[in-house]
Amino acid sequence: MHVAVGVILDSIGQVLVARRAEQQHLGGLWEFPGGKLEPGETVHTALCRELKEELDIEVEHSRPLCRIEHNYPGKAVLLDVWIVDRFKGTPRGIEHQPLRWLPTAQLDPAEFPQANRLIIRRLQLSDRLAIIDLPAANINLPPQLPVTDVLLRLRCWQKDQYSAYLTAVRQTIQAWGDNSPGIILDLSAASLAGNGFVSEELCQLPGLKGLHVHGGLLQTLSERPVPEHLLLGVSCHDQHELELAAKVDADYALLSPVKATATHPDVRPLGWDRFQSLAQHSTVPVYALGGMQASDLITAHSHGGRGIAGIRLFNCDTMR
Ligand SMILES: Nc1nc2c([nH]c(=O)n2[C@H]2C[C@H](O)[C@@H](COP(=O)(O)OP(=O)(O)OP(=O)(O)O)O2)c(=O)[nH]1
Ligand SMILES: [Mg+2]
Repeated sequence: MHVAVGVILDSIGQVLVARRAEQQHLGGLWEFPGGKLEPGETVHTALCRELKEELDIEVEHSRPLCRIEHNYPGKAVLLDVWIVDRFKGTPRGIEHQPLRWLPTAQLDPAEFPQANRLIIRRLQLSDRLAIIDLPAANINLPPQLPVTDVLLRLRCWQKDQYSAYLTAVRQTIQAWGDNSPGIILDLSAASLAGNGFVSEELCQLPGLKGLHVHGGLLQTLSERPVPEHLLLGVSCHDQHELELAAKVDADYALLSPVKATATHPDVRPLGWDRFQSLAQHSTVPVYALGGMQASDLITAHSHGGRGIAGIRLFNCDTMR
């Protein structure tokens, strides 16, 4: 069954959700409005028709977000999910379905059909990812906060360093309190339990938004090693690594170096053209990393990137 699904955003980035009627398939769960394609329809035509029928709005601008194949017991669906960021009219529940506008951070996967988990994780990615490199010794996190997601990266791996890193992270998250940004942590071989999945203890860390895989660890993974409510990020430098990222169902990839950086003067940068061709062929959303400044966000978007990532971005005022 081929379904057109609309992620309808308002001007402050909230998303519209509707509750499915009890008698419907997956009744009682929340969904993004949409419905089945009729014979001969394109996804876009079906999307416009369904949103008119269910909500009485007219789509003015939309773009594809992702495609999901999912097998429910007795029913296989192909969801073609589109972002609708401009529309005419005020949505009303024409079929008496309850509606809500929610900030993306408040979308709870447990209240949606199983197939929606990937959509929700995609919506929870931010445009900018600030990287803070923690030195192996003297782990000391900055007290000031970026208003974005933060990858707390552990440099210079050493034996036994990982548990010290987690302890420092735990203390910092506690000190940051309610103002904590979305935290993404390095995943190490040490944090994978015997079954190849992340340990329960790590998953329970308060404020944890995702885990990130660096370097050689990616090659050793045979499946997605983190639970569905966490983002999985991967560091990539070429097409082969992006393909591995897709294989383990990563939610984002950092692709580097896009521009020349002081940290890796010996590595030849990819440049925006190469970045674009790699990003366009990747099913995993790609962030540009390497020499990024805040103003590069527009360039990243226009080259098929999901956003930008960087170390120096952290201190940039324009990120606030
Ligand atoms: N619209 C929508 N359908 C979803 C989502 N997630 C998900 O698994 N589905 C599944 C549920 C259904 O099996 C199928 C969509 O069918 P639907 O019931 O919305 O189709 P429709 O609007 O044409 O409904 P109807 O006229 O047959 O009642 O896709 C979602 O977020 N939105
Ligand atoms: Mg429907």
